[in-house]
Amino acid sequence: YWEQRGVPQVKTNYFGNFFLIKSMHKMELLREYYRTYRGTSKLLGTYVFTKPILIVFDLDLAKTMLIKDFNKLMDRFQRRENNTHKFDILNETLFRVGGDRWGPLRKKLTPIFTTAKMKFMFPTLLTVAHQLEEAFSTHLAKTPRGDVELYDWMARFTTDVIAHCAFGVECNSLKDPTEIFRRMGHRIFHPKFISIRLRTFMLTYPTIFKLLKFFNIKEHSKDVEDFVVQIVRETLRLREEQNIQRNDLIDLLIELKNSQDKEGVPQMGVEEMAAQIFVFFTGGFETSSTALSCGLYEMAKTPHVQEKARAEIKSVLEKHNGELTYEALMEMTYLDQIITETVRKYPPLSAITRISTDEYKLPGTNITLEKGTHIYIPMKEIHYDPDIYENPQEFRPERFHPDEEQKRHPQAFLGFGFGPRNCIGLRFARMQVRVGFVTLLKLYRFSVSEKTPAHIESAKLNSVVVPGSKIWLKAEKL
Ligand code: HEM
Repeated sequence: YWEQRGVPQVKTNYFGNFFLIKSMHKMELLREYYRTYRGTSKLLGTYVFTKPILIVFDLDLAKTMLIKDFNKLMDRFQRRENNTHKFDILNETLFRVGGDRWGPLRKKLTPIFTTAKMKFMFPTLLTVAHQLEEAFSTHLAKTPRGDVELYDWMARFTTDVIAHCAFGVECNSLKDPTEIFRRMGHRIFHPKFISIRLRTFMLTYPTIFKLLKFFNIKEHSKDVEDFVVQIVRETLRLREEQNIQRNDLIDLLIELKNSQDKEGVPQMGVEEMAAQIFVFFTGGFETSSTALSCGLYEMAKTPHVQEKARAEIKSVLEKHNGELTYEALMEMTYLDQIITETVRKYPPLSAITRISTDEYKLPGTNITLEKGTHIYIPMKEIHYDPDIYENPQEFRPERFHPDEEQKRHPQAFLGFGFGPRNCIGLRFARMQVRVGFVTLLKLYRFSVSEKTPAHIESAKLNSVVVPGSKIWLKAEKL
């Protein structure tokens, strides 16, 4: 297929890399191809099962595809065909919807994530930060050696943040780790019931997947979806009956539900609203808890970075009379460089994916991609390319000082995606991760112990890249 189109290709047998795929993210394939072909070609064609896929190595080409020619490459792999018979919560999320439906939905949701709305939600976030402070201190009082498993702690923190902000529910999984939101979140991100190859198959052939649904094969078990819809309905009922208003995402969605477009149609129905809450939950907690726990892990291994971060927190808080305000948080720019460096080393996806929504002629070539071609931009390999990031294994947040960033290609960092379909929750994510760092670093020093892993391996079966093992650190009260 690729040879006929003049694209260099990796020849495979009929099963097209079937036996080489070892994780949901195809990380191992992308690594091998990037390292072998990056120097010699801008692109590479290969196959997943019998489906041709294109891997883009060249950053200028990636930039054109993600930004300038976006209108021909709007969808990503997880796109599903619209099921007209039955509402399927997963298919209606912003992450999944494709074609003509994505643009209007993104336009409706974008105002929810402005700076003004972040400020509005900041007090809710601080409430959870205080709960983290209390629960962490109680735990350490009972743990004289100071051993803490950070991955679980941070997942509980971000679960509570998103449950407060997106569902309007005051859950406290920090106090009670068996809390229902934490259990549901764990089930979404640690699925046990479907093999890597079957899930890869579902993503590669969505039309056949639709048929498989006939045999009741689902990505998430039904109770996860029912749980989300039920909570949203219940919250809506309570808020409308008791006229409650709070500073959170669900209030902003209720505004959309109660407003009408030019034709007098409500901007959003209850189920569509539930779908967006679902994606804020799934997109919001695991990505940010990975950034928090991996960031603290890296800082435990680089004490000078940790001290520099703490010094920044201390001096900014002093300037603001010891109070963590939104403005004070925004002044902590070194913390933001730490977040970017962490996401560079631990991106949530191995690649940014797109599907051509039309025929697409690759600029500067005679190659025309057919409509429906699957494209990978191998983010993780770009982030670890020694020609772009000198000594890529080293954790050095100063790489993201504005002066240093300017020297690099703008697409050298793809951790939140790029272009019109980038991460809509970027501001929220950076805000909650910064608050998590401030809460812990101002009170505790983190260091490695004999239980700390030498490297963090990724879990293989999850839909986003998350640590596959526990992250033990030693915490010492300052
Ligand atoms: C450290 C935290 C996070 C990271 C690293 C991250 C990263 C990403 C990436 C790489 C994408 C794909 C972008 C592309 O294809 O160009 C994405 C999309 C998305 N993210 Fe995030 N994300 C984070 C947190 C969040 C949060 C907190 C939310 C919501 C509250 C969120 C909601 C979404 C949604 C809805 C999309 C799909 C956007 C669309 O298709 O229009 N993310 N994110």
